[in-house]
Amino acid sequence: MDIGIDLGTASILVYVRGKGIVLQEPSVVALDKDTGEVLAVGEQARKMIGRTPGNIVAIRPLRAGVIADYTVTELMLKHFLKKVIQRKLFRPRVMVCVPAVITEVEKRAVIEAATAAGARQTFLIEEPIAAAIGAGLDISKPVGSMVVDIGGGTTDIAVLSLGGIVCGTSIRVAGDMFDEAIVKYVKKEFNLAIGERTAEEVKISLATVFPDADSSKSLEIRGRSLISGLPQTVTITARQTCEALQEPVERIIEAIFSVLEKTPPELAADISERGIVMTGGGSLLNGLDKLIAQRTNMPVYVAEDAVSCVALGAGKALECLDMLGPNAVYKK
Ligand SMILES: Nc1ncnc2c1ncn2[C@@H]1O[C@H](COP(=O)(O)OP(=O)(O)OP(=O)(O)O)[C@@H](O)[C@H]1O
Repeated sequence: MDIGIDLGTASILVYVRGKGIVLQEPSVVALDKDTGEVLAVGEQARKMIGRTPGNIVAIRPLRAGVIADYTVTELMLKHFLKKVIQRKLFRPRVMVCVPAVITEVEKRAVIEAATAAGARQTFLIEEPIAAAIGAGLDISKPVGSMVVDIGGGTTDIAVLSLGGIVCGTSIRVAGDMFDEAIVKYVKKEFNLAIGERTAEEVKISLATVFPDADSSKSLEIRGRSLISGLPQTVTITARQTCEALQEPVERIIEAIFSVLEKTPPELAADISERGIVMTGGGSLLNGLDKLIAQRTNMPVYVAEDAVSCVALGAGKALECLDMLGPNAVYKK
């Protein structure tokens, strides 16, 4: 049994070889502040965010692409792994995809949590490598591929060849920042305060960053008027969301250019021919692929299973460990 885990800022996904994605839950843990006891994990804990009495806290232990609270991360990982492994005769090998910025102590905490939950062997893999494998790219050859993985907290951009990362960058601009940009825009434009969940809904069901014939579509949103303090409904159009999202989207495009500038010429030629592959939930933002293609003048593809790519790739990496470069995988 081989298991791949995407330990993400927004959600945690578990892939089991032969079964596919068996678990997808928000990375949230609810704790009793006084006793430290875990009260709920995942979806159940997410529902408690912003709605807990004084002694209960709902925590997102991974924030902005880093492990903000590694004790809670450890508890959460253990909880989900136990759920998947339960009563199995054979202890699995586990590959965990961790945030780009992670310390040695955190690496050990993740490995220990997986071992305590029943893993026979635990490995850690870098996000862009797992994303590329999950997207079906053959990164073992001396040919350049470019992956742009836009998650909740971070965007990881990397050029890969011969099973490793040749150059890349990680910026803290991704899905969460898109939501924040919509919150700010609505506040400025309509004097309306909306929550992050409403902003996310606007982003997923209406927003576009490449206006076309559909941009006159609109959506009614509810919030609290900053003038009267009372609930109020306003209508936002897709064209307005494009304006709202301009700043974070430009930062992602700038980061892509900065990596392309560092890319050795031979690999750059491969990428311009093979194109850029986008993965992660953030890559589903309407029009983002078209905008990046227009700006870079290169073909851009969104991976088939953009959201589950990383977990899938982490699991598959266990099948091709010998094809990965020396620094691609970390093992205690
Ligand atoms: N259809 C969609 N359109 C736009 N954004 C989307 C869509 N579906 C999901 N998202 C966004 O994708 C983000 C989550 O992506 P993903 O699950 O890949 O992140 P993660 O792996 O948990 O985060 P990270 O890689 O930063 O640790 C959220 O911000 C979510 O709002």
